Amino acid sequence: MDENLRNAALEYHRSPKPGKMRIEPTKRMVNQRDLALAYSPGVAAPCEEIAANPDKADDYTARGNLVAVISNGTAVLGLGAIGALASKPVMEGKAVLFKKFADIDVFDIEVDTTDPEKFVDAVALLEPTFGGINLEDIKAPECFAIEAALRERMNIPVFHDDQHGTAIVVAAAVRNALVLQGTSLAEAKLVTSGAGAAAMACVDLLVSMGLPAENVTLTDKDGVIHAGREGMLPNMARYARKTDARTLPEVLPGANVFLGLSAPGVLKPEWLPLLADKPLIFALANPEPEILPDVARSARPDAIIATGRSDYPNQVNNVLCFPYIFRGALDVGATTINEAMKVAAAEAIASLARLPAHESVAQAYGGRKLVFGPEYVIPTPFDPRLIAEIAPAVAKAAMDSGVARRQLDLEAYRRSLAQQNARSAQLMMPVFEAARGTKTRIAYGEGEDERVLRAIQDALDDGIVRPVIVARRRILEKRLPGLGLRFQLDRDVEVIDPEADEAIMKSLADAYRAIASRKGVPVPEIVRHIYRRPTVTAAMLLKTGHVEAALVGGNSEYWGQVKHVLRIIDRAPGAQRVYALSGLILDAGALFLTDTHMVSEPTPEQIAEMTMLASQELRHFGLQPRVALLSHSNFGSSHSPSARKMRAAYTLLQEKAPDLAVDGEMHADAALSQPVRERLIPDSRFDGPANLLVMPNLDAANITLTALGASSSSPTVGPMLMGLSQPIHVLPPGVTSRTILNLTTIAAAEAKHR
Ligand SMILES: NC(=O)C1=CN([C@@H]2O[C@H](COP(=O)(O)OP(=O)(O)OC[C@H]3O[C@@H](n4cnc5c(N)ncnc54)[C@H](OP(=O)(O)O)[C@@H]3O)[C@@H](O)[C@H]2O)C=CC1
Ligand SMILES: CC(=O)C(=O)O
Ligand SMILES: [Mg+2]
Repeated sequence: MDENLRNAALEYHRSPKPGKMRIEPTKRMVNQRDLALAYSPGVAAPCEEIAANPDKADDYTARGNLVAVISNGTAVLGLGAIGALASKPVMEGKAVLFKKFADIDVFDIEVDTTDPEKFVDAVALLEPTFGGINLEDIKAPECFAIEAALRERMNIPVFHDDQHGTAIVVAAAVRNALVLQGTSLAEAKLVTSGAGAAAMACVDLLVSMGLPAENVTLTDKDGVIHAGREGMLPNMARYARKTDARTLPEVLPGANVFLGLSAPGVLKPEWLPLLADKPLIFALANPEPEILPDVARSARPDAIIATGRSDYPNQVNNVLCFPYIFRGALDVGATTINEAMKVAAAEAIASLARLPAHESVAQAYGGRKLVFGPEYVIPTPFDPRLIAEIAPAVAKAAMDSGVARRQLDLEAYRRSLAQQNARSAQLMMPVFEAARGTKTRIAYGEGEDERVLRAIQDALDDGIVRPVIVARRRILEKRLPGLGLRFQLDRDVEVIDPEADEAIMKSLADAYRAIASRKGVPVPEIVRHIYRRPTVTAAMLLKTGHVEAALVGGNSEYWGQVKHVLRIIDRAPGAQRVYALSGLILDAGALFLTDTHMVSEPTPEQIAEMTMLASQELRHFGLQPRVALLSHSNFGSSHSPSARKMRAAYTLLQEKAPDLAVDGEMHADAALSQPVRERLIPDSRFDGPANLLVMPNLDAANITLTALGASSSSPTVGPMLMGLSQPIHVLPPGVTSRTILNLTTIAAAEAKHR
């Protein structure tokens, strides 16, 4: 590790608070009643229920979602036996990964003993606390006996991650890489460096999947594991070769797969020519691999190379497995993790790598093109689809093999996991349900944009859209193959090519001329607009009824695109202006703001109008609007013009929407905190925090949106245009594929509602 990374890692762990995690309550604890419920006397009620029926622990405690990551510090990564205390950063790290990738809560537990029996006793006694046990970084051979004893004694899943998590991921990657290299598992020859916890489990799983045991040669610190070697464990004896070879280079000739799960630098570049054609070089020791990828690549350009690290392609690491295998196991209340569940996980991981990579993954990996091939044999850890692919496969295997205490509707389960993996998805769920299967015809102005194309693939998968893209075919033909998307042009996606589709372009131009010539667009500009401004083309496709909704912009300045839209698409009947609503998904929940993009100094009437339109949008998200009219003034404390404006809007809203839970004018803290609000007025018109903040002007709304977005890195929804007669939205520059998918879904739901 270079000095910069080392210093950065130390700083990361030290500040702002030491370590990587903390515990947070999930229940309110602000007054005497909360205390009486959470603790004595109320807490006696769930205690008595659980005493009468132990299964109730899943209903009344966090146990069902709580896993122990437990180590004795005897084989910490490739750092060796550095002890229980020094292993704590790794165990905290695993805890964070469980939480981040699968929302599983973890206590990390470091047990200070190298005595397997004491260790087993300590862990077995913890069964009442946990829904599952993840054993970590315990060295071979003790790990085998420890795991076996705990599986025997405990009635919850016990899983030694370094053995089985690693084996599952390695099996998936080896299988995919062999396909690419044109070798089958049945004919592959594999040599290991390492015959410890990870290596033995990998070899056993690959053999159970079709690798002949006689094609495996194990090596460890003492060289080749050969027939007759002293001190061999029974699980190694199965692979002990009758051979005179004693060192790693002696057994490398003709090997298709090198599998390193041992120590840094043990594979020398000068040995690499010994390997078979098109080999797999999996150097998986952490943090330093058996050989560095660049070195291996120079010696063997025909190899597929993998490491355990995130800074090289093909990260083969058990993080791809443990969060999700536990998610599936916990959700069906599995009593164990069995072979069927492991094979199901391996197959799900292998299949996912063959699908086109998710756009958010491409972003996390610096825009690298991730298409199934030698540099992408396995999904990346930031792939948000992992949870929805692996956990249901594991849950199904548990149910089919009879170890599940609960049966799940697997399709509904898969959908709920897919939706949980993006926080915005939870908010989007009702809109998504409204749009799914509608196959709405939506025009996309920027049809050559990679983010648009990826969003279209996702929307097609859920039957949301029949897309019509404005794009030049010659560009698409160059760009699409590199993206690995599954849709086909003309079959799944209609293309309007301004350079080639003369008939439709001419009819759009004629229709546009009739509109634009009366809206101040100089005649010479009209033809240029329709052919050169994809926003105009897409808006005209909507105007002329070729599509039911449109999304435009995304690559240029927002208001420039809005100007084109407003020229073409009429306001809704009776609407005074067009407004924008934007949502943020904060930890505390969804928060919407208006008007974030359109009217700089709205009048009281316009504020009332935007409030009613925005409230209607919130209802489409399944939310009951709780609306705060914001100001520098609190309920009459100031008489400045802007405070009076918000008070006037409040009065209008009481007349026009008497049932709307709206209050104001008030400060933002009063809007977001009921106790603060109650100190100011006893009879607020809504309870809890507001979920719609109506701002006195554009500056306030837009600044609040961008400040909150930047400081919380919250996903955003919108901006959604309100007050138009047809569904059309303008994408801001920098928009992500996820936001385009969300706006696609919103536009499809709007088209259905009209
Ligand atoms: N990428 C991933 O997801 C994972 C990677 N790993 C990595 O694999 C390695 C082993 O972990 P694990 O199996 O848990 O540990 P173990 O202690 O159980 O096994 C280590 C194995 O490596 C062998 N070994 C150690 N040094 C050398 C050497 N210089 N030359 C050849 N063999 C050697 C040991 O041989 P002996 O018994 O003779 O000492 C033993 O067989 C670690 O680097 C770890 O980080 C582990 C799990 C997951
Ligand atoms: C990844 C992991 O678990 C290890 O290297 O030990
Ligand atoms: Mg480990």
